[in-house]
Amino acid sequence: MPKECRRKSSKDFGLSGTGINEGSRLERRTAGKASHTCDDHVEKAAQIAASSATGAPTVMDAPRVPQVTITPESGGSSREMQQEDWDDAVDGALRRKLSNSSVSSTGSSAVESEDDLLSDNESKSKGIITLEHLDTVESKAWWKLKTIVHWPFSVTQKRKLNWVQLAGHKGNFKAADEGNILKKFSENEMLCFEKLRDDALLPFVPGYHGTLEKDGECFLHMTDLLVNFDLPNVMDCKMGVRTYLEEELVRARERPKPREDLYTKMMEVDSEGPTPQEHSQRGVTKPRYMQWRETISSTNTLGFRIEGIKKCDGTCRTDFKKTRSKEDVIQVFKDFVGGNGNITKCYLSRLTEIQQALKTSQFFRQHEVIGSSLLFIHDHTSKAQVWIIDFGKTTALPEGQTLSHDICWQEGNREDGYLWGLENLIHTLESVSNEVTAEETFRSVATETDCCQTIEADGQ
Ligand SMILES: Nc1ncnc2c1ncn2[C@@H]1O[C@H](COP(=O)(O)OP(=O)(O)OP(=O)(O)O)[C@@H](O)[C@H]1O
Ligand SMILES: O=P(O)(O)O[C@@H]1[C@H](O)[C@H](O)[C@@H](OP(=O)(O)O)[C@H](OP(=O)(O)O)[C@H]1O
Repeated sequence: MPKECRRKSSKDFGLSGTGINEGSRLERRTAGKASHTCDDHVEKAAQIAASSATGAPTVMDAPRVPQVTITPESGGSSREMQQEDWDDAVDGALRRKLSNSSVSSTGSSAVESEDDLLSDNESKSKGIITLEHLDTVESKAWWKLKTIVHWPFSVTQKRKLNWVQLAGHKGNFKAADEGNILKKFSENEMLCFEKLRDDALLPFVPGYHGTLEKDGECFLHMTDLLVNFDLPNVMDCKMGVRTYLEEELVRARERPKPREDLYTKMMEVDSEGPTPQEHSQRGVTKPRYMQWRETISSTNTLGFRIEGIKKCDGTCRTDFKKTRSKEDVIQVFKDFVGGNGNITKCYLSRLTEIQQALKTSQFFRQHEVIGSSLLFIHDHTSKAQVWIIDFGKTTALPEGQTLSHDICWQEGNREDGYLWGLENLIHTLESVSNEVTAEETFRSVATETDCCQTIEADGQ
């Protein structure tokens, strides 16, 4: 089963009346048994916002965990929306007509453990993909929408958008109206975006335009960060020293579920990776695989790792699993910026801004940030930006608890090493900048020398 099947969607969201504070285990067990739609999610987010405004606790009492999702592998079929599918706008927000397609039959699987939900290699996205881009029919109405809307597009207006997805799994993204994309709904991520609305990190995360339902499937509607670039170069760096939640570790200990797909992925990289026991069972548990990934890459040693790169010439690489040493990472970055000192400096200054914002961010203090990436984008105009993306596994801490993000992780302290990783990332780019500047200086001196020699030669 592909990874997108682990994301909780409107189709299988087993929300009970007590809402967000309930344990994930219960949510998993009830997954798919109730008919909940985007409205429910949005309502919950509104409750959080309201409780925040009244000073009531805004974060969950218990640690939040990755959510389980059962969705169709295809990501849901689309149909042409009719005007009558729309409900009237009330106070600027649209009420959604209850759809008969809000619950998927695939959403009714009884899910006991995250490790039951296997993904496979084929489901992993590997770069440039074509998203269906749909222009709005009712663009005016569209822009008024703040929270939940019906799909306001006509199939007849389809056009293709070449887009790059450097990490994650196939089918997680769809094109939306111009300049925006849709990402499969996850509760964690929605809650994060809602909380980020009032946070110091807001300028560094993609614009979030609420949830959107299409054919009973729920999506997060956000800005496409690539839109203002001309043939962008893109790099995804996964941040932190740990890429799995403590909860996943506990669960794997309680109910170890060796996964053959992870064993196969491990074997593809290193046939000596699996232990004799893992070889004999032809299976590896998720945390064990994730820890192994962290060890062979720079996650453990530098607090970040390169996941993928797409260059403006159309080439795309996601084979960085063993890119581990500082020197190798510097080399990859240098190649990514094409030896361009200006772009490197732009990236450095943006990273420093992000670092400052993280240090003042209340959201950051109160969340364990796992699996989030920094997305680097630049083009030939020397425009260069860095964005914080992917909050699918970013989890609120219990009320009153905070993290420092730059101390060692020990099971139980939930530290993620994000700031330490960022510090190392900044050092990496500083090294790139120094090397690039030295090379530029060398080149200009060499050119001057050449000129002098030419002049001397001419003068003779
Ligand atoms: N707002 C955005 N604008 C442009 N590209 C994006 C945006 N969000 C994500 N991407 C692209 O999609 C890729 C995957 O994004 P993201 O990490 O959010 O997905 P995911 O499925 O949650 O990944 P994972 O499974 O690793 O957690 C990124 O590497 C990037 O290439
Ligand atoms: O990069 P790789 O080597 O392909 O390994 C995947 C990667 O670590 C993803 O981050 C992880 O998803 P999450 O971060 O969402 O846990 C996924 O788990 P999955 O197979 O359970 O989807 C792994 O298989």
